[in-house]
Amino acid sequence: MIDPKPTASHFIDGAYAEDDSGTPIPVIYAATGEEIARVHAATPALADRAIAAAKRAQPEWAAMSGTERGRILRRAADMIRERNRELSELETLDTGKPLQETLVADATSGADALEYFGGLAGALTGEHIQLPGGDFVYTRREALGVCVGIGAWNYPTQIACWKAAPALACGNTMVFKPSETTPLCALKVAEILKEAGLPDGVFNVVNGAGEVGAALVGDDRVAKVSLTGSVPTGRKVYQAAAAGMKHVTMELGGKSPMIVFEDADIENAISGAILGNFYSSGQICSNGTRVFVHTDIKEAFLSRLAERIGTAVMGDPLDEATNFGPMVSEGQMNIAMNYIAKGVEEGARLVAGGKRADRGGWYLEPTVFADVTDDMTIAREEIFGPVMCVLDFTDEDEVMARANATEYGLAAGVFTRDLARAHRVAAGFEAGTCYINTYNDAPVEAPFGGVKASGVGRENSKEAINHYSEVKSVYVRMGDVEAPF
Ligand SMILES: NC(=O)c1ccc[n+]([C@@H]2O[C@H](COP(=O)([O-])OP(=O)(O)OC[C@H]3O[C@@H](n4cnc5c(N)ncnc54)[C@H](O)[C@@H]3O)[C@@H](O)[C@H]2O)c1
Repeated sequence: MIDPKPTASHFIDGAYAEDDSGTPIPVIYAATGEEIARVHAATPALADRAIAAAKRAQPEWAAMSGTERGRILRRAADMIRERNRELSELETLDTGKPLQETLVADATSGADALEYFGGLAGALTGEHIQLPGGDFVYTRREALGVCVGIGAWNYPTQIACWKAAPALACGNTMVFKPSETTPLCALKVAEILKEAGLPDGVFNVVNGAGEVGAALVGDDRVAKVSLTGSVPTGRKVYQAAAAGMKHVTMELGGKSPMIVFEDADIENAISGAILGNFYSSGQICSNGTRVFVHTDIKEAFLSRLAERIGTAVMGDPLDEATNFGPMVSEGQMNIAMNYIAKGVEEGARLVAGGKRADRGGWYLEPTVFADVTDDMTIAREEIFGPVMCVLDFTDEDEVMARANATEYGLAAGVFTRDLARAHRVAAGFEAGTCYINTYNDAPVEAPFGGVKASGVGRENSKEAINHYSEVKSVYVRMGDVEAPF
């Protein structure tokens, strides 16, 4: 079993770094409420050192061939896979998510990103554009410089890798700040990248809360900020980045719709609803938390859903039989419990769960509300916990209008056997990441991200390259230059 205590609180310029004068940050294991490690927030001097190291290392890193950069990233991917169990245990201790999940969805997803962008690094090229008279323009795809990555607490290993891999593949360097709730995993990613041969200063990790993040975002040496977090934080970070005209990627919250038509395969639709509401105890940004079910199949859907929820195995997250774990923190559990109370108060019908589980740690039962209406608080606000809202509908046009009537636009899903309808509905969704007859798959090959208040830019896939590089065009004249005088 891995010892969760890190060597030190930060990883700067190729080595662990510590300054005990920073605010202490206890790491609480969500399954027991016990403190399992402690780090210190970065002092301004440490944050400055991290940016200085990234700034110094960037030109040399960008000057290496893409193939060489990619080789290091791919080596790190292999090392992550070899150490998957140890990294998954750490992710479980950091977040409380069941080992059954972390073994397949966290470090391995990070490795996928390093492997994919490592493979692309050598293939990044510009264009040649032929013009009249033999003139031509060529374009160079250039790195942005120092990028700041800021993470949420639900997928600490994955988020660090999803940001670092495309950034580094393009020749940027990065200072990454994990969420203060889960400060451990990104340090391991930094350690592995170093062991894989990454030059010092190319990937740095500084821990701390919002003020450390704000200091990084406001630094003039930073060219780009990529945030995974809530919409309110996104607004602040986007504004601060705009002041310095910095590039941004914003991966923010959602209240995504999932529409289940009367002709859907009900077992598959219920599987999608379970994955989209209860995986990671509901703490996933793209979750389909507004489940619109056609009235013809509503009662069948609800009774089978309740039956299947009854088979969930809630328990010690380190036991691989457990498939439903605690929430990340007491605070997050209380937020979800307040929403459950609001749901009851506003007249929704509780059909499963609704209570804190009778055990230590921050466990909340998988909860389902039926008869939810669009105006209820639980149907409008992101809960970020294991709370599913089931809403009724009868007509496609009506449900599409209701599905899109939200400031969010991260994800959306549809379950139907009618192919034409499936594609029509997917085209009509105001969302960046859509699913037909499935939910929440996020392969590295596919773009991931939101529209409207849910975000700006895309992670993963070739799209991410556009968000971590910029194009310079060079005009070449082959003849004389004509001037008016
Ligand atoms: N779209 C996605 O890919 C995605 C993925 C996971 C989580 N999320 C969203 O994240 C939220 C949950 O995560 P959270 O509670 O950690 O979010 P949060 O917004 O509270 O914090 C996110 C990060 O921002 C930092 N931060 C806070 N204030 C800051 C500031 N002023 N300047 C710079 N950094 C600052 C935090 O320290 C943390 O590291 C949910 O809304 C969820 O939907 C989105």
